[in-house]
Amino acid sequence: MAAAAAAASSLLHVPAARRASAAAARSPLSQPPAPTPLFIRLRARRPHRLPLRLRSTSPTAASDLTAFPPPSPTGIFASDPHPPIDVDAATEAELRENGFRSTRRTKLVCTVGPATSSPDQLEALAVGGMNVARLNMCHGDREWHRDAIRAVRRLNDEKGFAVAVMMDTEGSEIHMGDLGGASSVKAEDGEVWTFSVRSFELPLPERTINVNYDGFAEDVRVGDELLVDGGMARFEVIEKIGPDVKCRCTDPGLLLPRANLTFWRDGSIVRERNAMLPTISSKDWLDIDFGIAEGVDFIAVSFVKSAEVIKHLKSYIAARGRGSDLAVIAKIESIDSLKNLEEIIRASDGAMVARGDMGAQVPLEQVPSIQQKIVQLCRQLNKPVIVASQLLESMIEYPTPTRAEVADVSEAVRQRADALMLSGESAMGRYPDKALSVLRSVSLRIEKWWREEKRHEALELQSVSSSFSDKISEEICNSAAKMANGLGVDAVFVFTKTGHMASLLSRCRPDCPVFAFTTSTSVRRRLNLQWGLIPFRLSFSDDMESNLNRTFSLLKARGMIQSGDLVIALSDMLQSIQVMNVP
Ligand SMILES: Nc1ncnc2c1ncn2[C@@H]1O[C@H](COP(=O)(O)OP(=O)(O)O)[C@@H](O)[C@H]1O
Ligand SMILES: C=C(OP(=O)(O)O)C(=O)O
Ligand SMILES: [K+]
Ligand SMILES: [Mg+2]
Repeated sequence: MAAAAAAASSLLHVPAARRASAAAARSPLSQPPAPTPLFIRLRARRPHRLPLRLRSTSPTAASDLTAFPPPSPTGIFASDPHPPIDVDAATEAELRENGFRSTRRTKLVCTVGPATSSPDQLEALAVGGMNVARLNMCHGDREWHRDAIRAVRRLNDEKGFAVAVMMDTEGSEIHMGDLGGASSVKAEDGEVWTFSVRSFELPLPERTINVNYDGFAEDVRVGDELLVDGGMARFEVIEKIGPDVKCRCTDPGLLLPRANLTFWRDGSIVRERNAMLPTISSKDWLDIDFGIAEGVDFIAVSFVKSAEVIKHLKSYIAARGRGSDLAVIAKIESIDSLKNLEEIIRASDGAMVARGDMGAQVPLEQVPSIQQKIVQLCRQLNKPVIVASQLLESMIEYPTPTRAEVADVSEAVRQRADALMLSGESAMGRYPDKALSVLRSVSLRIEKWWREEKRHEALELQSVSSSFSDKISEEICNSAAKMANGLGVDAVFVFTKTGHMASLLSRCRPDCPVFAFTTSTSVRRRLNLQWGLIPFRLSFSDDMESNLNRTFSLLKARGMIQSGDLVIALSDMLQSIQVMNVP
């Protein structure tokens, strides 16, 4: 089946002798690179590009939400424990499927939950284009998460995927308990419910909800409004009896386990002592230790209020030796995070527009403009950004999205967010694979439309570099992206040890994909979150000519490029832009 082919494909091995002779025969350059610090070599210029030679799908197939087939990785060679080049099996299949100029640029994050935690279900998501698997520490215990993380790792090791793992902290906002095991309970209009900080024996007394925050009964007042999940159900506080708060249901709705609770007074959200709760709770610190030990790639911090907490977490991670390969993502979902937005994003390695809780804290009609602002700011500051929550909410239950949901996904793609995220759709929905395939096909279609119409908004990018050498890298990337668009090249190749040059290129959102070659598997997984990057693991030297020749022959052997393709090549090691036809 597809999985076996994927494994074979990702482990393709070109014998060393053949590699060497192929490289020698095709070597476009026998001179060592010029020693000047900055130069541009225009190697060959093709006057006009023909449409791509890899098999490409018809536009109608790509726009058909349900008919678009999952990529079927096609591999050939037997396994090798140390393959010379690694690329994610699903990414490679998508490159073949769409042709590489039209391959998907927007990355996809899937929350793994009960509907998707088995090895087969995870594999189906990976084949379907999941770039990052998210684990929400609000739910499930550590054993459960450990099994899920290890299953993703096994999938990567055995089947040639490069799915990154993101751990999302619970945070210390107020939420309900887990309803004594019930999957949901219905609150009807006028019913009186008890919200209590007491712990109860199971089964829970009728119409009783446990609340996780000890100060709850003291903080709320009679007359306050209590919103479950930002308004999925609504109550009015009518009486306080010690630790118990009696509330009358004013908007009936379904209560889900661990649903978020906010309380409102005179039309504003109440920030009392609950505002003093730490962003990272003691349980979160234990989860973070667990995530570090399990080797997760990203930690997403819920309800960030200030840059300090991000800096603190980053130094904690660095002290544990994971500073360079564990990225911290700030979830922007509270009023406090909006007040300190730029500072928070500067301190983080990326951000998430967490629209679920954000929509419970700011008026809903403000969420779209806040989303656009965060997406643009992240691009300015060169940080990857994820748009999250309710993108395809109806697909938790139905096999096809609403037209409004498709428009919402399109808007996030049009804004050129790095990544889109599924939550309940993939964690506990009935159609996780279909939801993922909708994200994939809508991304492809909208990206293509915007390229064809040349409608991308020109975003004037300000300098983000502090040192002079970083500034040179940044200018090189800006120029390379501009040249790539002007010359209509097929791809930009970047050889990058830390991934930084690759992200500077991604930031420019060029018309062609960026093939990012890096020596480390963890950098490769992290680049999976960034717009337009196709990360490869490859060991390379400081000699660009030999790197290029070797890369060309490996990719040609794999059928991923052809003689005559026009590429621009850059590297961390050499401050140059080379434009060349693949020999
Ligand atoms: N690890 C898990 N174990 C059990 N259920 C989960 C898990 N992860 C997610 N879910 C379910 O999927 C729903 C949607 O996920 P998500 O949006 O991440 O959480 P939340 O609803 O708490 O914001 C959750 O409400 C929960 O019902
Ligand atoms: C992504 C979000 O966070 P969580 O699902 O953890 O509440 C959100 O609130 O949109
Ligand atoms: K969370
Ligand atoms: Mg949230």
